[in-house]
Amino acid sequence: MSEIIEVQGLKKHYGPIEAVRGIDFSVRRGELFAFLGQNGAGKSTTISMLTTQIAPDGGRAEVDGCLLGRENGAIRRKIGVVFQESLLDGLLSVEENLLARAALYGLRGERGREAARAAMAAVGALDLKDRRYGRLSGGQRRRADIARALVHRPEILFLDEPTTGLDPQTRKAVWETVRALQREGGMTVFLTTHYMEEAAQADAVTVIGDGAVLEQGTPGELKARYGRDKLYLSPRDADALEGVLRQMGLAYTKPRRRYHLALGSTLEAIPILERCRDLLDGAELIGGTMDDVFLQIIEGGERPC
Ligand SMILES: Nc1ncnc2c1ncn2[C@@H]1O[C@H](COP(=O)(O)OP(=O)(O)OP(=O)(O)O)[C@@H](O)[C@H]1O
Repeated sequence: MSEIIEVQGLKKHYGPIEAVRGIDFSVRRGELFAFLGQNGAGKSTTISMLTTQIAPDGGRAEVDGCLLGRENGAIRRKIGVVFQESLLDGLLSVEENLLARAALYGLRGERGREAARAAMAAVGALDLKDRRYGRLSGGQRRRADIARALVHRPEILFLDEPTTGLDPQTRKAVWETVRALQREGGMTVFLTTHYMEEAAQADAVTVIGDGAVLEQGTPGELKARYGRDKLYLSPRDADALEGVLRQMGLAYTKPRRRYHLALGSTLEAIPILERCRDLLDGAELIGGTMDDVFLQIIEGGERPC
């Protein structure tokens, strides 16, 4: 896979606030790229720069071979953007909204109708064609928003928190639509999300904090670097168990009845369970999650197990 977005030293400040402090990262063609960070980390500012909404103060970025700042018109034709707030007209039908959008790209008449139809089909929203946008549910609106971004068949789809505010079932449906666009449609998807179970499905993750890149890698690499599996032990003989854990040099916490141990890998549980077998009523092994990984990266340290 070749690189479709390359960012070097990109910067932006708003008065005294350094929103983005010279970040470097790249996105490969066809991948699902998750751009993560706490509120205020600089994600939307970065997206606004890459999508040509605001000009950077420094650095360099190329989007599908086009240089940001010099070839912004070409970049805009290659990208589709779904913002946190919708841009569709609530009084128009979904199709009318998409036709207006298509016309901006010179797609009029039958070509415009075909572009609108293809975009609605791609997000499973053909049944919403004649519905007034302002009367749609949250999940239906999100589909229409994504369809708007797809009308001109972009190479890259930028999604700024596409599933925020949706109920779990609708969130799952919208998420599956995004996955299908990437997997089956071959589209590059650049995504910000606060849902770590979504980030865990990405091909690549970049985490930023306070305008700087904190970590980069695949979800698997980040889990290996930061993830901590957890072993919970329910004691049959608490005193004896504590004695063995101390003998083995294992740190633990005991928030309630169970002993909590942080493990570097799942396999580390085996000798512990073998040694403690007769002292236990039960045990539970929990794999590290992207939530843990994310918290460790942004907190910059160990989390208690
Ligand atoms: N137009 C603006 N004027 C002044 N400050 C701004 C502006 N836009 C963003 N900021 C500030 O820049 C910093 C980065 O904001 P940004 O919106 O890029 O963060 P974010 O990671 O997208 O946050 P969220 O997850 O809440 O959307 C914050 O401190 C924010 O208050």
